[in-house]
Amino acid sequence: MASVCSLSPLCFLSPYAQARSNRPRKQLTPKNPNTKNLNTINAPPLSSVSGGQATTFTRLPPKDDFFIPYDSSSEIKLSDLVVPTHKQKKLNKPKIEDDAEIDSDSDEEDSGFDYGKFELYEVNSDDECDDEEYVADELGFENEGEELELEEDEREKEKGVPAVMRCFDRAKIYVRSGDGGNGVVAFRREKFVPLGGPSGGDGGRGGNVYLEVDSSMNSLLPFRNSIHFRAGRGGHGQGSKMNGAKGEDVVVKVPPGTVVRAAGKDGVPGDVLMELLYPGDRALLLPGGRGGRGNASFKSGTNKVPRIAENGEEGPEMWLELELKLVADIGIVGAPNAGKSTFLSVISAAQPNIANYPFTTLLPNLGVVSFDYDASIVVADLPGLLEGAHRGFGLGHEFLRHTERCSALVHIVDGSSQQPEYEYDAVRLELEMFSPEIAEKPYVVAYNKMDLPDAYEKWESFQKNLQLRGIDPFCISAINRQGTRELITAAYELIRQTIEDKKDEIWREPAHFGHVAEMVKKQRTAPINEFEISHDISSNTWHVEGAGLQRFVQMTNWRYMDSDRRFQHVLEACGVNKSLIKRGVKEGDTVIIGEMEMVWHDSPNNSGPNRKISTDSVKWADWK
Ligand SMILES: Nc1nc2c(ncn2[C@@H]2O[C@H](COP(=O)(O)OP(=O)(O)OP(=O)(O)O)[C@@H](O)[C@H]2O)c(=O)[nH]1
Ligand SMILES: [Mg+2]
Repeated sequence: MASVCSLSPLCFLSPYAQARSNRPRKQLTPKNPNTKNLNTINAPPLSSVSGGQATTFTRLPPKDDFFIPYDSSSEIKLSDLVVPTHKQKKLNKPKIEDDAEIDSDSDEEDSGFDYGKFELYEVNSDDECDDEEYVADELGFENEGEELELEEDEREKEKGVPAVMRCFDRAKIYVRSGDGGNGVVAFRREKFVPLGGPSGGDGGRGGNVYLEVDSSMNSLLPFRNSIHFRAGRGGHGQGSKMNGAKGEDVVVKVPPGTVVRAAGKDGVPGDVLMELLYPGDRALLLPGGRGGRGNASFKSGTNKVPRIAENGEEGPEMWLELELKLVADIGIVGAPNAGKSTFLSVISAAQPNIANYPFTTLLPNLGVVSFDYDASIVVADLPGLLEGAHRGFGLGHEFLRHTERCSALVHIVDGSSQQPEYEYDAVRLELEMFSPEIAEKPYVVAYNKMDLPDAYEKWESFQKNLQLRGIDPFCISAINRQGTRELITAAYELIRQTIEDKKDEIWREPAHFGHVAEMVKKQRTAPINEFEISHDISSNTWHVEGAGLQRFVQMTNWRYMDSDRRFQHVLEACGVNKSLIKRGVKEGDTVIIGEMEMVWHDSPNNSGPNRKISTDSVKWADWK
């Protein structure tokens, strides 16, 4: 009895792969004229994914435009700082008296701010359709249907988040390694060299797909514009035993801290394939297909004139989901406009945007801080946190998960705000609500803007308040660089041991990224005699499935004479014919192996087991 064992399908078979497997099959003996239709089935379009449109987005208006007068009787909420939207502004307009309206208009002109471009920041937009379309477009989903299946709360989260931020730390890309080049049939013909023999060269190997960490990148934004990465195909073999050239490799550059997943389905995230954390990390993801052998490679003692050559092996493909989690040692958190970016700019060479209004920072900034004693740490400045951030309100939530890898936090409090203690508590609460793990990280508190009289006056009460809770806050003036050195040194002290441990870890255990490529190679070497047969009684169709067999079918080049003979021989040798007969295959039944559809014929000369799969309809090349 033929060996029958279950084979696991390629775990990363993508929709595109499925589309390819639906291609019209080679039909050797059409059962009836109608079966020709099989050849005219159009494969679905390779992909409907577009890289997304570039989006114009502008800064928020100066803080003065939406300044809320301080009412000492009521508590101030951080969320009060939420910027009025274009629509809200419009709605408010009729209530404003004429003079005021003229003033506000002129303010708008003066500030040069175009509120028309500001719609992206709307949190409660009614314009659902636009938003959905926009999200589908920018996220680069394969089709809109897939995006529309997003959970309702997912959609809520996406609202009001500019596209540039949505794409900053997540991307979906398609990678495909190169197909191998085809081998050729050629014979040496040379004066004075009679019977030169076969000289067809092998095809070249397809290009590989690599993933590599590029330390100069700090976001996944480049994947907004290009999401398809295909390695080059191997060159075809040529006469005179010339082998084809190797296909060009493709190196996909990702920022440090990128988590790579196989693309998920139906909202279920795929498996994590690897984490590329440090500059220099490089992974061979998909090895290129093997080149097909030319007829020179088939020469043997019994067949000195082989008229056979193989197709190149198809390169594997997959969709990947990339997620960026910054690799920073210290994360700077705080309310909007607290001076986080200013602090980063004075302790490192980073030059983040700094301005006197909330949400100047829309994407995290990284800076490297060097200490005298030959040590350096990476510090991340995150967008400001608002009350309700843990529910996705504001911008900071999008980036809070970047603090997961930080060893410590620096919490900056705006001393000039109306209630610094309240601001401090609200941000702490947000951190706790978002993730208890983040809240448990060691942190230092810095009371900023001490140079301002407002802040200076409130410092003592703030300090006392925190000291009562066992926290000793620092006071700094980031803009004047006062107290900043002490602050970052204190933060460094918190994590010194962790950093040193981490360095040792990297030194001891070089990461191993080759497992995906190994899995691909393992599937390629699947034995040809491991297959599974299923029977569809209604259509009298037999499906023979096995990775080794399918690969063999794909690499068989039917243009050459000896291919059919070899194919039949392999089917006999690996037990396919025997198994089919045992299962009761009948004259005229359809047999499908890989992409090949055939018709079973009982041989007229022999009865019993001497049957074969006919390939009568193949048109052979004319050989002289
Ligand atoms: N007077 C004074 N102003 C400061 C100080 N630090 C920052 N600022 C000002 O505060 C404003 C906000 O500073 P940013 O560094 O952009 O604040 P941020 O916390 O990064 O703000 P977002 O990125 O919007 O969350 C800017 O106008 C700074 O010049 C300080 O120590 N003293
Ligand atoms: Mg900032």
